[in-house]
Amino acid sequence: MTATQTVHIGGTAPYTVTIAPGLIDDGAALTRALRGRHLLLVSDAHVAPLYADRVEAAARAARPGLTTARYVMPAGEHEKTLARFGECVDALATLGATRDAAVLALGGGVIGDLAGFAGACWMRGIDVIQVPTTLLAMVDSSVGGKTAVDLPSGKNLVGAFHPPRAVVADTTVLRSLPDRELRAGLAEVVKYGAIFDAGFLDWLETHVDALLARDDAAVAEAVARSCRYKADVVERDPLEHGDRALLNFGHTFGHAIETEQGYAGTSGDGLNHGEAVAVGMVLAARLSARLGLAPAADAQRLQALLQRFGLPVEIPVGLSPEALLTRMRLDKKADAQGLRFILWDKAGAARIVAGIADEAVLATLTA
Ligand SMILES: NC(=O)c1ccc[n+]([C@@H]2O[C@H](COP(=O)([O-])OP(=O)(O)OC[C@H]3O[C@@H](n4cnc5c(N)ncnc54)[C@H](O)[C@@H]3O)[C@@H](O)[C@H]2O)c1
Ligand SMILES: O=C(O)C(=O)C[C@@H](O)[C@H](O)[C@H](O)COP(=O)(O)O
Ligand SMILES: [Zn+2]
Repeated sequence: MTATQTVHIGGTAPYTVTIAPGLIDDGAALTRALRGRHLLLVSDAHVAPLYADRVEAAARAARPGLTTARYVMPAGEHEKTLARFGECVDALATLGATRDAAVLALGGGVIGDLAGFAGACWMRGIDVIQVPTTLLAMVDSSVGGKTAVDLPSGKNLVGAFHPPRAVVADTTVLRSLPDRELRAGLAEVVKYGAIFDAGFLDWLETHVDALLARDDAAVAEAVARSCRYKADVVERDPLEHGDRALLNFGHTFGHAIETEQGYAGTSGDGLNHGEAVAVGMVLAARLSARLGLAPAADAQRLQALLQRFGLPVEIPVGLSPEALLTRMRLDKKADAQGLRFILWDKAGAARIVAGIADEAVLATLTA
C-alpha cells in the first residue's frame, strides 16, 4: 500500500495536490474544494466510460443535493479546440452553473487544459478541480494553472492562468493507461531532472524498469517529486515572468513539431505532446552543445535516458526545418527581440537564452 502524499502550492491562490491510490472513489477528497451546488464533470470518450460513473457517484454521496452534469468530448490533441471549448461552456449554461459552481476535469492534459480554460472563462472564473488520469497530467498539466486550447497556427495560443482549487491524483487509474501514454508522461518527468536536478536524473536512470513496469512505489515517487519541482517554481513565478519558463525546456521545438503535424499525435500519425517534448529536449541539449554552453556528453546522456523510456529523440521524417522555425515564431516566450530558448549549462541547470541566430537553430534541426 502506497501512502498518501501531498504537495502544497502556495501563493495568493493556494491549493493542494493529493496523490494516493483510490482517490476517485473518495467523495470527500473530490469535493473538499466545492463551494456551491453545481458540478460539471468534463472528460473524454476514453476516460469517461472507465471512471466517470465512479467519480460522479462518490461526489454525489459526499454532497447530497449536488446537481451534476457531464461534458464528454472525443479524445485527442486535435480536439483541444475553441469549438470544443464552446461546447463545454454551453454545458455550463445548460447546467445553470452559478459563480460558486465547479468544473471537475477528469482526464489527461487535453481535458485538464480545456476544462480549466472553461472554468477560467465561465462568469469570468469559477473553481476547477483537476482529477488527472494520465501520468503526464499528474506530473505536470494538472498543476500550475496554465489552461488553454490550440489553434491551427499554434499550441495553447488561447488560454489563461487559472489555478485549480484542488488536484486529486489517483495513481490506480494509471493501470488502464496505454503504454505509449505512460512513456509520454515520463518525458515530462525527465524534464524536471534536466532543468533542475541532475540527482533526479540519476534516480530515474536507476528506476527505468520499475517505472515502465508501473511499480506503485516508483510511480508515486516520480509523481510526488515532479509535483514538488513544479510547485516550487510555480509558487515563485505563477505568471511566467521569469524562472517558470524553464518548464518550457524542449517545448519551443516540441510545440513546433506538434503544430506542424496538425496535432496528429493521438491518432498515431504524429508525435503526442510528451513525445514531441522528448525530441525537443534533445534538440535543446544539442543546441546548447553547438553554442558551446554545455557538454555534448550531457545531451547524449539525456538522449540515452529518453530512449530507455522508449521515447523518440529525432525529428520525424518529412518535417522541414524552415517550416518548424516559422512555427517557433509564435512561441509564447518570443518577444519583439525574437525567439528565446530554454537551454542548459549542464544536466540539471537550465536557463533562458535570447539572441540565438536562426542559423544555429536550423543547423540543429538539420543535423
Ligand atoms: N497546462 C499545463 O501546464 C500542461 C503541461 C503539460 C502538458 N499540457 C498539455 O497536456 C496535453 C497532453 O496531455 P496528455 O498527455 O495527458 O494527453 P491526453 O489528454 O490526450 O491523454 C492521452 C490519451 O490517454 C487517454 N487516457 C487518459 N487517461 C487514461 C486512463 N487512465 N486510462 C486509459 N486511457 C486514458 C486519453 O483519452 C487520450 O487518448 C497537451 O495538450 C499539452 O499541451 C499542459
Ligand atoms: O507549466 C508550465 O509553465 C509549462 O510550461 C509546462 C509545460 O509542460 C506545458 O506543456 C505547458 O502547457 C506549455 O506552456 P506554453 O506556455 O508553452 O503553452
Ligand atoms: Zn509540456
